[in-house]
Amino acid sequence: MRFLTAGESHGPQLTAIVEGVPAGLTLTADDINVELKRRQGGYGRGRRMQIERDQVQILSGVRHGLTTGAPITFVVENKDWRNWQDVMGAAPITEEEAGKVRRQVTRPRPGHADLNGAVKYGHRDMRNVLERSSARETTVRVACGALAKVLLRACDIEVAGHVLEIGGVQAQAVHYDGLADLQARAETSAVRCLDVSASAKMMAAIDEAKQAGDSLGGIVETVVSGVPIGLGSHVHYDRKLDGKIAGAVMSINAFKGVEIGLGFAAARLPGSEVHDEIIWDAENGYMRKTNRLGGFEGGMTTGMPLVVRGVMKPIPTLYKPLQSVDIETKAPFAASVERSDACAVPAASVVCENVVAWEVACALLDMFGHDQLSIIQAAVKRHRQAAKEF
Ligand SMILES: Cc1cc2nc3c(=O)[nH]c(=O)nc-3n(C[C@H](O)[C@H](O)[C@H](O)COP(=O)(O)O)c2cc1C
Ligand SMILES: C=C(O[C@@H]1CC(C(=O)O)=C[C@@H](OP(=O)(O)O)[C@H]1O)C(=O)O
Repeated sequence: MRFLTAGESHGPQLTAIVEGVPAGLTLTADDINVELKRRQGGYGRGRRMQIERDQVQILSGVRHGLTTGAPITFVVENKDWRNWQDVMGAAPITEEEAGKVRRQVTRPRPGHADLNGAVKYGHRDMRNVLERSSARETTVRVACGALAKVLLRACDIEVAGHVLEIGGVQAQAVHYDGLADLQARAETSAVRCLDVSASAKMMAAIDEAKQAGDSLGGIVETVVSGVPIGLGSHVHYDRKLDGKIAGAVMSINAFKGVEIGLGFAAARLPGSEVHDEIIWDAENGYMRKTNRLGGFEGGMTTGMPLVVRGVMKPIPTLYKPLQSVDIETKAPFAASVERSDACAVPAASVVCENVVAWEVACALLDMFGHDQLSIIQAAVKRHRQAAKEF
């Protein structure tokens, strides 16, 4: 499968076209909307999220609730568009009209794509950069991930996520019984954290940062269970699934690091405390005593749950202004802000789940076929049995 997204943060809509989805998958707008709603939520979001009510329109590739195998088009409207129509219109305008409507952005915001994108594409108005670099785009990336989740679920693979850390407040490890339990518990917390006492501290930290005109980042974790052995491949670098997942997570706006399993902690441990010993029994087939490597060896899945963590930097737009330079006058200025999220880590944990789901679903189809869901499901079932007896 592959997809392209298009659309600006304050334009009329975001669009994704997904190609290569197998035929015969039951897919409704509700399946997508559940994830869109989760992405909009979370403690620390700003005023924009009070304007938007993200709902998908499925405009192609699905008939009577079933995918046809044709490209699927997802559209999510920007409700805020009505406030930006004059600024964001596509039709040519005269210089005089431009003078009236254009809120030209000449002051690059530190931590954003503004200055680099302007220099690269030659834009004196950095709105041409910021509109597309905005994390608003993750709306339709999540729509694609939601589709991937439906496909994975049809093959008994589940994806869930939660928040491990915000602004230095770390969650204690909490036991959960499977991914449904993990997800249910995360949903009861406004910061999507399983540790109730850490949740409260995280919210307090967000309030404090907001009060101080500052912002916070954190760490999110995505877990995938029911993964068959052998998704991805060791034979070529660009087929290694851990590499693809790392790239997908790093591509989420504001993500600055990715870990799989022990991740960076592996650097400080001896091999005997990093590798996962192999066991076998007739009921479960090959298993590992531990899952320190987060479900990957050789770029392929081991059959153990995938454990992927991502680090999000603090939101760059601050009410406490950072210094920058006006590109017209070259004079220094302190950036002013109209609105911004103070912390989007809980929302980003949903984005992380969905981009991981997408990569796993693509690897699943690469291994088991792309055309008809029932054929893929049968192939997955056969493979699970064969791997057990191998
Ligand atoms: C869900 C989500 C919401 C975000 N909201 C904001 C925001 O309100 N204000 C802001 O300055 N950055 C926000 N960001 C981060 C910026 O989009 C990001 O830092 C910027 O595009 C620069 O990209 P980079 O940090 O990956 O280099 C958000 C990111 C995500 C994932
Ligand atoms: C719109 C979304 O997030 C936006 C991401 C974002 C940024 O710079 O990335 C900046 C803010 O946009 P605005 O300047 O319009 O308030 C966020 O609200 C969203 O997540 O749907």
